[in-house]
Amino acid sequence: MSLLNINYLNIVYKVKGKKIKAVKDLSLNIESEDSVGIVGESGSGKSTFAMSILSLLPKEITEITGDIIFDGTDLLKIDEERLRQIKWKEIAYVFQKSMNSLSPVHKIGLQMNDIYKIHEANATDKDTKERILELFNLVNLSKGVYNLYPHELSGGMIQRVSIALSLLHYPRLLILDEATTALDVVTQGQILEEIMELEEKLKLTRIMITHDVSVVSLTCKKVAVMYAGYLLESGYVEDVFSLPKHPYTRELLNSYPSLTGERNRLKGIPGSFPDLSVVHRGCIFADRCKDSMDICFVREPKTVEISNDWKVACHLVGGEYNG
Ligand SMILES: Nc1ncnc2c1ncn2[C@@H]1O[C@H](COP(=O)(O)OP(=O)(O)OP(=O)(O)O)[C@@H](O)[C@H]1O
Repeated sequence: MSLLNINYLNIVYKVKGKKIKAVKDLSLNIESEDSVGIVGESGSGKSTFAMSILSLLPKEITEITGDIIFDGTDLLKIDEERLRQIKWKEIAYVFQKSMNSLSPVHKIGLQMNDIYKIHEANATDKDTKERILELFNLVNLSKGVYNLYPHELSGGMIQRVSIALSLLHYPRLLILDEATTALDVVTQGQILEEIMELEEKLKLTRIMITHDVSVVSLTCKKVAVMYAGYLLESGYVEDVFSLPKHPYTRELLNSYPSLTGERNRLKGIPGSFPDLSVVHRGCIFADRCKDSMDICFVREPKTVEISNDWKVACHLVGGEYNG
């Protein structure tokens, strides 16, 4: 069942007289209980896309068109009050630095208690504490954390608290935006394992924003590859990562250490990232693409579904250039 359906999403930042096209004609369907990794280089629009789902972008400077349909409701067309009901309760967002939003001078438990009561005003202190401790248990935090201040926690504990916080109201959709990126590899691995277990238990749907393809490969069912605002390839991880169709996906995978432990030399992608405030013709990746043809510089490729949910926007796999 489709939980989140995004159609022709366009997001423009208007700054200093320029229009930065951060997301361009993005369409993506996320099924209930999917785990979808959104990958791409820095500046590809991953966070802009994810933040638009909960209207977290600065309104004064953003222009958004398209549909973001969550369980039948277009999130771009609802009022503040309806959005407030959906935040935390239906959709929760964990940032890399989520804890920055917590006060340094109050204990973790007390702050979580207050956040819980925003949506559950009638909950007793006892019930609320029980719920918080139950979540601590799920994310492998000891009960003692309830009485600690944020500065008394390690980076891993802080992200565990953030995840516990995001689950307070049993949301259906969890968005993790580089939520484990700053952690050491061991702690990151542990937290990702915990998240996957939680997902099973709580029937969660997860969107995972990351620049790390290995994190997607290890923890997600599906992947969406973004470049300069465009969704270039999406589908099941086992398809896209074993036989990538888009030259950019291939470059992205090549630029990471082999997931199977083979020692490949790390390579950057030649060429430079496009200026998103300039109008482009043709495929956005054409300048850097080893396989580009004349048509790529002239016409924007259509997105083609090549098999079960596997979609690619590239002239090499679409229309008359079917290869
Ligand atoms: N508040 C903002 N004002 C103006 N431009 C912005 C703003 N936020 C993002 N951008 C621009 O939008 C584009 C997409 O940025 P975004 O942060 O969404 O990419 P990203 O893929 O999440 O990158 P990163 O991994 O570095 O966070 C970039 O060109 C960025 O400079």
